[in-house]
Amino acid sequence: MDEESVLLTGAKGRVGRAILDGLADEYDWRLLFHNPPPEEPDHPYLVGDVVDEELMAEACEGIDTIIHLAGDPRPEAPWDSVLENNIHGTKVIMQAAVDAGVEKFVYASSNHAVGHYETERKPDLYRAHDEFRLDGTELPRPGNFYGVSKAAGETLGRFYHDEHGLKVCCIRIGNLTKGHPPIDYERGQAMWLSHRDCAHLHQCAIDAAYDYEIVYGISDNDRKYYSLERAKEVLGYDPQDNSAHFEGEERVVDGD
Ligand SMILES: NC(=O)C1=CN([C@@H]2O[C@H](COP(=O)(O)OP(=O)(O)OC[C@H]3O[C@@H](n4cnc5c(N)ncnc54)[C@H](O)[C@@H]3O)[C@@H](O)[C@H]2O)C=CC1
Ligand SMILES: O=C1O[C@H](COP(=O)(O)O)[C@@H](O)[C@H](O)[C@H]1O
Repeated sequence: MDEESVLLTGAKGRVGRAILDGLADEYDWRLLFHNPPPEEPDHPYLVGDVVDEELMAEACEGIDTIIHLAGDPRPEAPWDSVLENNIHGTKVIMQAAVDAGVEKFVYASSNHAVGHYETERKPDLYRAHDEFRLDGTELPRPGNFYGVSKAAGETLGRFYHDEHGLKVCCIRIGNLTKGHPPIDYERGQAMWLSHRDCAHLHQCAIDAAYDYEIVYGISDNDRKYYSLERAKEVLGYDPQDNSAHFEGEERVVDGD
């Protein structure tokens, strides 16, 4: 059987590198970079913007699954930027996916799509004793325009699934850092996603069968306010890391 072909947008970013570090040999990758890469990549690639309809048509040709990471990831990003890069960009690539007959679409959503569930519960919900959990069935409550754009991407996914049959998995990613959870940041520790769990979760989303899903993307942290049940049940996610294992350590976090 042919290897699964996977288009990865935002391939040069933090999440993209975590995925490729873990899964470089697992799939037939095609990468999308916003700007020309400084070194020749190990996989075929295109350069350009996700809002470019012609380029997205070319990028999606012959692809089985798309992991869509490209966008403005800044929680403080202004409306104009998230409208263009995140909302319009996601619409353009989802339409191109449907036109090209792509089967699955894995969408990088965010904790910021549900940020305001924290407002009346913090800081207790960041602590291990607290049993409050979001499970992906709740309505979005974005805490900023960036979160609004991520919720909009989830809704676009719902539309392209219901209207066109695209299989969509939205992963509300927590806080990805390399090697070590954020230090002195309870919220970041509660939603830490290690690099290896990030790669594994995306592998699950490429391989599993589903229709439309919203799951949380964090490691199996003692501190948590996101349920991992849906990711485990539907995708077979089996996280290996836990921010509690680093408590008391004084190691320096890799900025990535
Ligand atoms: N890093 C994290 O902890 C989290 C990330 N996410 C989401 O994951 C995705 C990736 O985030 P990171 O890797 O952290 O960000 P990043 O900024 O490191 O990578 C994003 C990449 O997308 C590219 N890009 C931006 N706009 C583009 C456009 N219009 N067309 C083509 N490429 C474009 C950028 O050049 C960059 O290489 C984003 O959608 C972000 O919202 C969500 C939650 C947490
Ligand atoms: O969606 C995202 O969330 C993470 C974590 O948010 P923060 O407000 O706790 O820093 C953020 O680091 C990342 O840039 C963003 O895309």
